[in-house]
Amino acid sequence: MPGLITEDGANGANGAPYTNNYTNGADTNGHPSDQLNDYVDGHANGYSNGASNGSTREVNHDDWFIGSVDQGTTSSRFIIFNSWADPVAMHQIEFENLYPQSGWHDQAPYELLDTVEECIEKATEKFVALGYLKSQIKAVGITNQRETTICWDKNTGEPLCQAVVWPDTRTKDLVRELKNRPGAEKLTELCGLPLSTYPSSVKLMWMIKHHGEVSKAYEENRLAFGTVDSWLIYKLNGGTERNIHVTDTTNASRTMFMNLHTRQYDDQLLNFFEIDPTKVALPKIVPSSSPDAYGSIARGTLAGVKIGGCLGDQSSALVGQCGFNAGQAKNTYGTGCFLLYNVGTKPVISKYGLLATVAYDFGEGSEAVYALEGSVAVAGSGVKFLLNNLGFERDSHRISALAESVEDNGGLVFVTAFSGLFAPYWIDDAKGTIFGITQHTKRGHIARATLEATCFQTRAILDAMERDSGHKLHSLAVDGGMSNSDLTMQTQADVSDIHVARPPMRETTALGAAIAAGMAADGCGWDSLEDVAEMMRIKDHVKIFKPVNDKKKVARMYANWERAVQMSRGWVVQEEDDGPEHATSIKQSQT
Ligand SMILES: Nc1ncnc2c1ncn2[C@@H]1O[C@H](COP(=O)(O)OP(=O)(O)O)[C@@H](O)[C@H]1O
Ligand SMILES: O=P(O)(O)OC[C@H](O)CO
Repeated sequence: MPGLITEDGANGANGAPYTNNYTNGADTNGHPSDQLNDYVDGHANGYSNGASNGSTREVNHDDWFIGSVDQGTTSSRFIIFNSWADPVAMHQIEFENLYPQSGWHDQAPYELLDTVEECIEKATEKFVALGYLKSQIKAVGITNQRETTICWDKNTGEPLCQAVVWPDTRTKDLVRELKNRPGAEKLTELCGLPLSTYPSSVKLMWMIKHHGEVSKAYEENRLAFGTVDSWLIYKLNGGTERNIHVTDTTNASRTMFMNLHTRQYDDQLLNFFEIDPTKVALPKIVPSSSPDAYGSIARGTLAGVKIGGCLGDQSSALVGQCGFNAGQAKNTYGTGCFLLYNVGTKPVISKYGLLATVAYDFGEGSEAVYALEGSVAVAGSGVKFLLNNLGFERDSHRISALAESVEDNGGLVFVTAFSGLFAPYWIDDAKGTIFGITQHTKRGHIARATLEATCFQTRAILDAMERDSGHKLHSLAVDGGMSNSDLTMQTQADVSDIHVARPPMRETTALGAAIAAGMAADGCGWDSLEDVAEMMRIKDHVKIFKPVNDKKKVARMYANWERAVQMSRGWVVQEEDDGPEHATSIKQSQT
């Protein structure tokens, strides 16, 4: 068969490593996607795409592959992995995030689906162009931004309003009211999450109360609720035709409707949030890897291919990093930043502001594994804010270069509390605040302070994790778009006094879902997590960032950060934001 896959990249045919795999990656403002640059960087860092080191490989039609949909907050992508967990073809599309009012964050449900379907088509075309056969793709996995809430009509399969995205804070007054209700104090023990604007429960409750079409569908028993995984799986299966309405345990653990111990919906939780399950169809909770629960792709180039696995994106990254043992942790720097620490097969309820969540649950024959999680609402979205709102630069990687153009933060601290502050602070009355501006302040200082904000929050999470678990982490596996910034990773190592380990292949989120799907598919060698871990052990080229900074300087910087956090409290007052209380309609976003 035609074509050789070279170690230089996926693309021996034109000799341009990876670039052909990223041809359409365009930012919303028309610039080449960051990921194009990121991936080429990753390659230059020593990542090799082949099955073994230093050789060329012939296309072999006995090889098997797994596809993975990664539907993130900033972009959708589809990556096809070979049996060595190396990506061989990929397509990524950035889509529009909508901010119709201060504190509101919407996405169009069909844009999420359409970009996913287009990525599947284009990546598969690239795969076939390399000489492979579509039939070599044995299964597809799904991973997704979590908590984002979608309502649709179960009779028609049509969305009823825009998706309310996870960092949205329109529910803050509702949350304040709920905190005073009897039973509020028991919620975290039951479901692992603190009551805040973050989970799906308050988003759904708000949509039922304030969006006419959702309320009407609820009263008429036509309402279907889902997070992004459920919406995509339902639609990829053809919607009402097969009516596959499911979610995996990891995604369900982010709704506040699921009991963390039984991993099923809990009436106490549903009652607390006034959700009557006879009026709204909730997705069935199924294991993250399953040969039959997720159906198959109904149309398009991969019609008939089984969907074998599904994981919320942060769980997926933990699996992709092979964090299978209690005590292992990973931190993913995407739109937000999420540190997951594997605590084993019993959930640990945090006393210090972290979340308890399902790490992964591979169903029959294996126990569910839990994690402590530290969630930071703003990471890469702070970088995007500098690009899109302040016009600092054109591409994310340039923000890192801009930050490097100054020696330090020049006395600036940027509390990037665009959605209040999440873990471990849970401050809902803060908004983004920059302290320390003088005539000396340059754009470089603001860029640097933006990157540092994520590192400081990660440090606060690591401190909380140490207190909850009694163990100090010495090494942190990282991934996600913002982990491409060497400056950020070095700052993280310095600020947290920890070794930061960055793998050359940073598509670990997509890889996790591919592993879940591969384990459910016939004819694949990934039969167990041990097999996968063994295969990954032989890979190398992890880049380690070691702490080098002067400890006194770090202590001063961190003390300033903590002072700034305290000073950012209380900006939001109840009467503020008395804007119109209705979710954005689909029509509004189409005009
Ligand atoms: N070199 C870089 N320096 C800083 N931020 C970056 C860099 N490359 C990408 N990012 C940021 O990473 C985010 C995208 O990361 P990704 O993991 O794809 O996110 P998501 O899964 O949330 O869609 C964007 O917000 C982007 O601004
Ligand atoms: O889009 P990401 O990668 O920042 O992930 C979003 C999280 O799943 C939200 O909980």
